[in-house]
Amino acid sequence: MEKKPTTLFVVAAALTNESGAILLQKRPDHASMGGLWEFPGGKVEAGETPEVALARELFEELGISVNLQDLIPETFASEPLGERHLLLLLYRCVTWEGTPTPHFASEIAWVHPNDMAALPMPPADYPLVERLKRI
Ligand SMILES: Nc1nc2c([nH]c(=O)n2[C@@H]2O[C@H](COP(=O)(O)OP(=O)(O)OP(=O)(O)O)[C@@H](O)[C@H]2O)c(=O)[nH]1
Repeated sequence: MEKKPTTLFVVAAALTNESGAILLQKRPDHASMGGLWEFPGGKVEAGETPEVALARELFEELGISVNLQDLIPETFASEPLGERHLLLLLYRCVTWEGTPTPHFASEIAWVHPNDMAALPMPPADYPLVERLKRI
């Protein structure tokens, strides 16, 4: 019988500063996909809208507060991820309260989309970066 993958709903943010650089965080070495650079975010939990999930993740991961209306849909990725299928919604955000501080990531960095090719990222992120470069 054909296998039917479960879709994993993930939301992530392209937090963008005045220079057009975007915040990336490095996954801890012991985590799945350890050492890869990614957009902050995570899985949408039951009972959450994508925007509520992203605001929660940004507070948990970076200690920043965002208003839901400041999360602007930008692009998405739809890719196989192991036995599952990843649907990653990427939002643009230029306004937040607080200074991003890594609570789980081993490092954070502000990176221009043109410079992201030099960093190892999860496979689903490369098409996202290509689109960010064109915007
Ligand atoms: N936040 C984030 N996750 C990404 C990106 N690209 C990508 O493939 N993912 C994948 O989407 C999933 C995000 O969920 P997560 O960050 O809560 O996953 P996790 O494994 O760290 O948490 P867990 O302990 O709940 O399993 C992971 O499988 C992660 O590898 C990205 O740019 N940002």
